[in-house]
Amino acid sequence: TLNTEVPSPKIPQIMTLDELIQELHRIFESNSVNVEYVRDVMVAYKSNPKEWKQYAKFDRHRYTRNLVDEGNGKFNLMVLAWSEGQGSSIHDHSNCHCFMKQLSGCLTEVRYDWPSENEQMQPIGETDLKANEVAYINDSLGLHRVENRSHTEAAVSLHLYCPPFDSCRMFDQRTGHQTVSKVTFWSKYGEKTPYFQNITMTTT
Ligand SMILES: O=C(O)CCSS
Ligand SMILES: [Fe+2]
Repeated sequence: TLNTEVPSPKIPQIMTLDELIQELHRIFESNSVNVEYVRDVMVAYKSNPKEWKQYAKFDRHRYTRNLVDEGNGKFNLMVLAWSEGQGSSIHDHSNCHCFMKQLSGCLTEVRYDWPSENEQMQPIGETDLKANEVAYINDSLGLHRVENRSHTEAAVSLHLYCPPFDSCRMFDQRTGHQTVSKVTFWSKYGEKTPYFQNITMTTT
């Protein structure tokens, strides 16, 4: 469980992506993890494109999810690549914690409350993520969609999900209707995943 009892040791200042991953592995060795400390560590990593560009694969049709590290099964760390105008649907986070860090470009996060049946979903707030900032969400805080509204600049973000999940709920903004959909990886550890692994399951 992630809670605040665990003391926050001093944050390492200069960190490479590999050092961030090592620190996350260390943090998640224990069963109780301090959400604020995880967020501070994610903020402390200063984005260096040389370290993550191998994961930032862009697809004409939709944003891509690229697995960086499986966190000993405790978390998934992934790089998401958003071409201009690409965005996610409104979705939840399967009772997991979600940390999203802006590595390059600018993403807008639009938040929504959980809808009641057959109701148009209204945004309850939106935030532009600036370089190196980290947004945090979990289902008790609501739902969100994330989009790259720029017409001129692609965006790249670093996502930490703990525990890892392979499906989530997606919501139709007009009706509040939800479907469960598997989430897939466009690449893993810098290698494109074979096509057959990318056939997303039909929504149930
Ligand atoms: O993991 C996803 O595809 C949602 C990105 S916004 S947290
Ligand atoms: Fe999300």
